[in-house]
Amino acid sequence: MAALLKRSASLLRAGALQKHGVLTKQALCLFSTNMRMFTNKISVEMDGTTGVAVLTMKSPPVNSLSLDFLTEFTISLEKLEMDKACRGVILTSALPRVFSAGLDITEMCGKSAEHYAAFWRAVQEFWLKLYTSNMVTVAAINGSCPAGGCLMALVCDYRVMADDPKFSIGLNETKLGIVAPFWFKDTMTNTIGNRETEKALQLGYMYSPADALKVGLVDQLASADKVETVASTVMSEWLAIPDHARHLTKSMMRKPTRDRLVTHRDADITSFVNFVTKDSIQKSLQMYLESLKQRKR
Ligand SMILES: CC/C=C\C/C=C\C/C=C\CCC/C=C/C(=O)SCCNC(=O)CCNC(=O)[C@H](O)C(C)(C)COP(=O)(O)OP(=O)(O)OC[C@H]1O[C@@H](n2cnc3c(N)ncnc32)[C@H](O)[C@@H]1OP(=O)(O)O
Repeated sequence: MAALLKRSASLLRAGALQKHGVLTKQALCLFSTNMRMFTNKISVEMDGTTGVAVLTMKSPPVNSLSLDFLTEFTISLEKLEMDKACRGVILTSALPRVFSAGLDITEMCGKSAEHYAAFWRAVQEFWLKLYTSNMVTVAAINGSCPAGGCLMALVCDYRVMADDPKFSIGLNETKLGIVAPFWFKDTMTNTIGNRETEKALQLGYMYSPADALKVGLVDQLASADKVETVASTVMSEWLAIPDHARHLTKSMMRKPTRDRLVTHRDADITSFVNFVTKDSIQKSLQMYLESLKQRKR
């Protein structure tokens, strides 16, 4: 600690950590310590020197986004958001081969309407918090990433994906007999454009890493063992920009999409509940879950 304070003091004297006579957030980071947070499904490690947190999903077998997972994720993100020392977060997975399998299908099967409404509100909250985060968000996609997993990556500021043809990424909802809601669609359109999204969504297309790079669904590929290192390098480039200017720009870009969901939030929940409670949709989801289980046999 003494060494850290000494280093900060000498940097301050040299003016390296001041802008217009005001301490930068970077300077304040030097005074903060490393921080670790663990929940059942998520671990967060914050490096007080760089101001970068790594949020690792660790919910076997596939990091599916259950109600519990979404709640833990959103709380962890809120804590980082409130920590003035934290300027960026890298999302990654502790599981081999899977980043996230998307929404937990068991949350959408055989439950009450009240449960579906609570689940969908949690999905919306998760999207809103991540989409509007003040922090720089980088997805280090070290495995497959269908549907809600892809959505999570898409709301980040930058995506680095493992260059392994066994992995794939996309919004595959139609393949389950369900429909990506308008804000999933908006998020994808904002990233890869209208025509590519129209094809991708109708076909429930899962892109290989190389194809995902080609259409701009991910920003960069890296060998599987380097994904997090590359994500850290990208993060430092983004953190070289003054926070307030970067963040105001991000808000300006994202506000219309965010506002659309906020305005229609309750209607969107009603629409989800009406949709998912249909017998035909329940049947499709049950069959899909069963097919996942059968694949192993
Ligand atoms: C006009 C509009 C009108 C209305 C619209 C209104 C509202 C919209 C309505 C609905 C919108 C819903 C949006 C949904 C979004 C989603 O995210 S749905 C989830 C989609 N996810 C998937 O399709 C992924 C399926 N999984 C896989 O492909 C693979 O599991 C994997 C590639 C991720 C990993 O492969 P493996 O490592 O080989 O693992 P296994 O396949 O053996 O799986 C292990 C284990 O996990 C279970 N599982 C897998 N995925 C899920 C999941 N998403 N949810 C729950 N459980 C999952 C799988 O069954 C295995 O279970 P066991 O056999 O071990 O019991």
